[in-house]
Amino acid sequence: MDRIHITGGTPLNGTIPISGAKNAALPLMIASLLTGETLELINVPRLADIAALTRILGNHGVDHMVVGKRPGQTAETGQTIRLTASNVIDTTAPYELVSTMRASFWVIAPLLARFGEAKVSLPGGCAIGTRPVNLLIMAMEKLGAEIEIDGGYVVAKTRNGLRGAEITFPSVTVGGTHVALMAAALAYGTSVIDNAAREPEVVDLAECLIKMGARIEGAGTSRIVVEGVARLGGARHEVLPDRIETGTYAMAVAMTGGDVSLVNTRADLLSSALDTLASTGAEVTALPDGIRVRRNGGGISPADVTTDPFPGFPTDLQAQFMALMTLAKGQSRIRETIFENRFMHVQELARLGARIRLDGDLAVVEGVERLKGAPVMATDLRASVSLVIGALAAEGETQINRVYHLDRGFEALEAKLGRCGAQIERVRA
Ligand SMILES: CC(=O)N[C@H]1[C@@H](OP(=O)(O)OP(=O)(O)OC[C@H]2O[C@@H](n3ccc(=O)[nH]c3=O)[C@H](O)[C@@H]2O)O[C@H](CO)[C@@H](O)[C@@H]1O
Ligand SMILES: C=C(OP(=O)(O)O)C(=O)O
Repeated sequence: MDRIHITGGTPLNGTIPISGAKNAALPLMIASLLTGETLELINVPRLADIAALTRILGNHGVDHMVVGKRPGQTAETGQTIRLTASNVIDTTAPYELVSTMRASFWVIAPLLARFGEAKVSLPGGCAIGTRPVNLLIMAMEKLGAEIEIDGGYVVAKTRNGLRGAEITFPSVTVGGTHVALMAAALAYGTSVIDNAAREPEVVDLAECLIKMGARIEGAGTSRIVVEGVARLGGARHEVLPDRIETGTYAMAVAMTGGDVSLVNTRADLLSSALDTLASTGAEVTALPDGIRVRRNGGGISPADVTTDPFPGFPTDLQAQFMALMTLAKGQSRIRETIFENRFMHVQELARLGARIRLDGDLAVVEGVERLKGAPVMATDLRASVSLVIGALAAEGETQINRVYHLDRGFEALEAKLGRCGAQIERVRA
């Protein structure tokens, strides 16, 4: 298995182009199943999760074509793809394919809405909690689906098509909102999605669905109204920038020091995280096409955060922020409210010399003077990248194992950091 070697202690200086968002590209690709016409997606990141979903869609019979890069992007980043689901041959998504990635479960919604049936394996994904799909099933049942669990598969059917309904989520769910949106778009009549997720990726999906002919109002608020239509058509849509990748590199610069412009991104996608970062002493300024992050000298001030659905502090940046806080001058308290088991990075950061105490959903970080390189290994995507950030600031060499987690979500990580002066290399097994 590949490893990443990092020799830490060098400030980051330069420009990092931010890729299209994995968590927007995945539901957008899945939306291609809603129509027999071509959906062209621009700025799709080259990631293992995108490749995995391409295989799943291919298994359903979706035709996939890569047509080029976004102007200005390098050979290793961003691509334009065309997906055409004119010949769907199979409405089953098998365990071997779905178990590697959670978002793949969402194919159930367009398959059910367009073909009246779907059989999809219960999902896998990052090991950060139990991650049930009860709310996704509830949403489809409200729209009139008959659902049973059989042999590890969710089997969904409709007798006479889906019907508009009121769907009230008892707690915010991003995947639940994506599924409800896609299913309601082709349902007969009006649906109201209450306590909907307000994440930018939900807005991106809604905007693409609208281009495809869907009638949706209120995406980005907690109440979305969908007027079902009989059919959807093709569209061309650019994937929004990856706010988690943006925040990750912003935290890396805040930790190592230096001056980096993050381009092809938007500050408004992560205001809460950037405000927190500024409170730790980093200088964060908006650029016309991104964000500039600087820290030249001066210590890192501690800050407390609690993860929350958007617009709160994202759980997908919690591990990276914890890495930053390990070198803060004082104590910080980080509360994880979204996933019950998302502190797997704590024991690995400890190998680098971090002092972190866990108490239920709270991590108390006592900042230390310095971190020191060590062999580490992470069990999920964002935990892995928190180790990259820690390693960039640590003295000496860190070896990061299980790099496949990073490849799920960070496009051209070594190239992007390497160009800013990081001593980072991939050692191929
Ligand atoms: C591919 C993708 O976009 N993944 C993101 C998505 O995951 P995902 O869509 O899986 O996350 P959800 O927003 O659905 O999960 C939020 C919480 O609701 C719970 N829940 C969810 C569904 C359900 O049926 N029952 C239930 O109890 C989950 O266990 C979790 O505790 O949003 C998460 C929260 O911002 C992010 O961390 C993930 O990176
Ligand atoms: C948790 C994540 O992904 P997934 O929902 O696919 O596990 C993530 O992107 O941080």
